[in-house]
Amino acid sequence: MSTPQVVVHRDKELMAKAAAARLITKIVDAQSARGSASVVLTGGRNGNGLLAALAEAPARDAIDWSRLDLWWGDERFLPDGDPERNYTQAREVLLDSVPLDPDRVHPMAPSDGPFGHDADAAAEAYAAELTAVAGPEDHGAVPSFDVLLLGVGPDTHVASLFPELPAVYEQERTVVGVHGAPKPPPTRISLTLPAIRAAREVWLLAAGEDKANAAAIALSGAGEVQAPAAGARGRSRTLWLLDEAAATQLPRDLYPPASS
Ligand SMILES: O=C(O)[C@H](O)[C@@H](O)[C@H](O)[C@H](O)COP(=O)(O)O
Repeated sequence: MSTPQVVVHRDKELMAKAAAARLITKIVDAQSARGSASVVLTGGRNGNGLLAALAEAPARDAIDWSRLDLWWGDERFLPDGDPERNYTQAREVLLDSVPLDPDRVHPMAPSDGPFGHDADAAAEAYAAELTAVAGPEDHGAVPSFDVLLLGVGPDTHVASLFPELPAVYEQERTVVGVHGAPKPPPTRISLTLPAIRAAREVWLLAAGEDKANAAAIALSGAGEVQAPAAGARGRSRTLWLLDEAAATQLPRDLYPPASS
């Protein structure tokens, strides 16, 4: 697993724009090298902030949207079209404005979909979808995502893996149902840490002083059960993208002075 790299930006707006520019380059390079790219999206303010910045980015259409595979790291288990679903919010800020191939966009099932209210069955189906596209060169039952995006909760949760809850202990399955999540809604679907760690690169987004403690804990050697963000590592890169407010509690030796 790769050692976390930390980049600090002046504020959350610049962090979102810089992360969007970084993602464009990564996707373009992957498409040039392998003909397509795969990105795992995340929910929350920072995840959606990045997508909104991507929608406005001058170089946005350097991406061949028809050759981009989109997956989700987690989903709030709500009816299709619910404004609180990560998929709904991603569509509003970006996906409905770019010419994606709908067959390459893989939302997690809603609670009024083919699995009804059974989040565990919906999770199993998503795991099967991932396995179906994993190739011999991939690590286990998920494709080698080029970039897996994660927001970070103030309690250090990532995706819907919350400290000390059952899902963070999962070492076999790649996708699980989450029940009793402390962040509403209580029922969710989430990739597990083994699935997250199959990604080539994992980028963690944290802005605001309410994330300073979480970033410091996760980057100071805490265990992944107590601090799930600490276990979110990419095979070749783990990148923490912070704003200055979220970096205030980091040891100074962990990062260079914030970019302007
Ligand atoms: O479904 C969700 O809510 C997200 O997937 C969750 O993991 C989010 O990324 C973090 O809670 C950070 O959210 P903020 O960026 O809004 O603080």
